[in-house]
Amino acid sequence: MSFLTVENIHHVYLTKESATVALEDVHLAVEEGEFISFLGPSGCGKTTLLSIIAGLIKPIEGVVKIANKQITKPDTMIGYMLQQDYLFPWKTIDENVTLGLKITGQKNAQTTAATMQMLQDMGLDNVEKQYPSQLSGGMRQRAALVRTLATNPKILLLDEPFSALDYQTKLKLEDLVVQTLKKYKKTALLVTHDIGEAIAMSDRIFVFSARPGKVNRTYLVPKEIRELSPFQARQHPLYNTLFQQIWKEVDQYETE
Ligand SMILES: Nc1ncnc2c1ncn2[C@@H]1O[C@H](COP(=O)(O)OP(=O)(O)OP(=O)(O)O)[C@@H](O)[C@H]1O
Repeated sequence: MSFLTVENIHHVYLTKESATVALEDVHLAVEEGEFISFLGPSGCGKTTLLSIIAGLIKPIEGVVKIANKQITKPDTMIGYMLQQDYLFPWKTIDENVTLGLKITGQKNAQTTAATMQMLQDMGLDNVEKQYPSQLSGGMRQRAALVRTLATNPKILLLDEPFSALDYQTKLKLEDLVVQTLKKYKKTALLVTHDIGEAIAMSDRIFVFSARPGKVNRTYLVPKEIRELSPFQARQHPLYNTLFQQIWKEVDQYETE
């Protein structure tokens, strides 16, 4: 049995005026410790699927299981990180990153020390008493990552967490995220529009067809690329070959 299984997911958004079929017959399986990216045309249902896996949306049909447990509501096994950092502006960085521990009743000397160690690993120990407005966008996203990891989730759901950052900050953060998730042996699902980012960070890439979305094709990122950091991966010749293949496929859906 895989660590995460998504079986036969169908989802329709109903409004007074319309019914939008967002996902149809989605199946996937992810192993523990894998880094998976979701790529696909705008509106194909990637965020909807992530929200269903997070237990935030109940699908019309289908089942999500993580570590053999059916997900029907948010669960401490799952960490969610979005494009916006959602740090509380009136709390300092150390208060922000330990907030989840407090809310879930896990805050003690040991978990606080582990979280402070993560802040240090991310180069944020010198700003722990500062407020989010005093930090750059990249620093705020690093703090959001620490906050997400602090409660020790088994799986991280990352919805375009780098898309608002400038190119250089984004590449540095990609490296840091991959290193950190490997260190803590986390499973991760990343929604992105950036094919390069998906290749450079992932073990496998699921490409979705246009709405109603379903996983149309899975690409295994070659070992030669996976052994490199996301920054170095972009220099490898196999990176370009895979980029061209995926580009053609995604482009075909974008223009349909
Ligand atoms: N709350 C909602 N009510 C009605 N329709 C919705 C709602 N949320 C999403 N949709 C529709 O469902 C479809 C899938 O949306 P979703 O945001 O999951 O796609 P996406 O692949 O993540 O898009 P993008 O890449 O542009 O972020 C879209 O057509 C969207 O307009």
